[in-house]
Amino acid sequence: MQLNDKIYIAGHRGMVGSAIKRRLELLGYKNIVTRSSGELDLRSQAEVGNFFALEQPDYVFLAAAKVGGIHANNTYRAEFLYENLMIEANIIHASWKQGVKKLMFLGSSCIYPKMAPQPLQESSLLTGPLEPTNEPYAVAKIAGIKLCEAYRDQYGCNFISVMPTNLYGIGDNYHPENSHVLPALIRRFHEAKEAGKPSVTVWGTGIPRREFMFADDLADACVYLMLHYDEKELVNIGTGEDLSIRELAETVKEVVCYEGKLVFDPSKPDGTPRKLMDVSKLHSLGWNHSVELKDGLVQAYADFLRKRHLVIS
Ligand SMILES: NC(=O)C1=CN([C@@H]2O[C@H](COP(=O)(O)OP(=O)(O)OC[C@H]3O[C@@H](n4cnc5c(N)ncnc54)[C@H](OP(=O)(O)O)[C@@H]3O)[C@@H](O)[C@H]2O)C=CC1
Ligand SMILES: C[C@H]1O[C@H](OP(=O)(O)OP(=O)(O)OC[C@H]2O[C@@H](n3cnc4c(=O)[nH]c(N)nc43)[C@H](O)[C@@H]2O)[C@@H](O)[C@@H](O)C1=O
Repeated sequence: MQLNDKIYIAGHRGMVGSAIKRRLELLGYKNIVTRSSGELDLRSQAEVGNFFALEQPDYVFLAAAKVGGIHANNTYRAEFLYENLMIEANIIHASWKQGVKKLMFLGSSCIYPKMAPQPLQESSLLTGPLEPTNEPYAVAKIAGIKLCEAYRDQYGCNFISVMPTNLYGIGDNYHPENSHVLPALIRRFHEAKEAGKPSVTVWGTGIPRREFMFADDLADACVYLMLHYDEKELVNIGTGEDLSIRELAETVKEVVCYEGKLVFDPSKPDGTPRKLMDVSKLHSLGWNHSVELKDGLVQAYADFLRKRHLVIS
């Protein structure tokens, strides 16, 4: 990937896409193509086909998707399956048709079976039943992986798939119900502190374990793999470190300086008991994360404070 090559970032206004754009710009890439969902609806095969024929990008980062936390995944099951299938199929097919040199597809750790051995190895794909709350999203993401593999097998396309762990960072979604746990807790603790509330409710039992990666670290890994990895097999992207939701809540509470209590609501779903990535392949390829959770949380909270008039509606 040369500095003047044309690079299309699908989803450049999202948390991950914007981090990839920042990283590429920092490295000196000068020919980045973007479209918002208002300008180009990636669910439309015709619009995507016309866009690729017009722009003819050399490289594609596929970071556009319908994204959300456990509640959104479980509630908007049809949209999570349909929209993600359409977005991936349209972009991957158009990339083949227009001769894109290389494409990176972003999946998710939720593609692995609910009870797969921990840490999650790339070889666990399709070895057992999925977590029911995010099965539609996971099925769409698995279809994306299989599309990349099929276009590679049949047409020799250099399409690679990476599986990020749970992410957080600059430009996260702070919706009270539809967001992921980490931004949800930043907002809830902050609002409880402002309102002087004596307790904050955390969904589920607090027992599930999750791994969290700062989105700018993920972006660095994506650009690194775009430059250095050309194989068919997936690559997990994570830190290799996890903690319980209770421990996460205690850490967010400390960063936000909230002094009340935690209350758990077991009527809300826990989801997968544990999602810890095996990152030995990523490490063997020469990449390691650099932002630790506490430091990333401080940056994320600062970003929330800067933008809260925009994110809180
Ligand atoms: N966040 C996380 O914890 C994780 C995310 N991932 C994956 O990383 C990728 C990016 O996620 P993230 O940045 O968090 O998500 P965001 O919701 O922040 O961003 C998603 C982007 O996709 C774009 N998009 C959605 N639907 C359409 C559409 N129909 N047409 C055009 N653009 C569309 C949006 O564009 P616009 O802003 O213009 O509307 C938005 O900028 C996804 O593939 C996700 O599955 C993987 C693991 C964990
Ligand atoms: C990235 C990943 O994101 C989703 O899966 P998930 O890992 O379960 O993500 P989550 O962040 O929403 O929850 C993590 C844990 O945290 C608990 N939890 C506590 N309190 C809140 C809370 O206030 N909000 C949320 N969302 N969860 C909470 C919650 O009950 C659960 O035990 C997938 O659907 C899938 O889309 C996917 O790929």
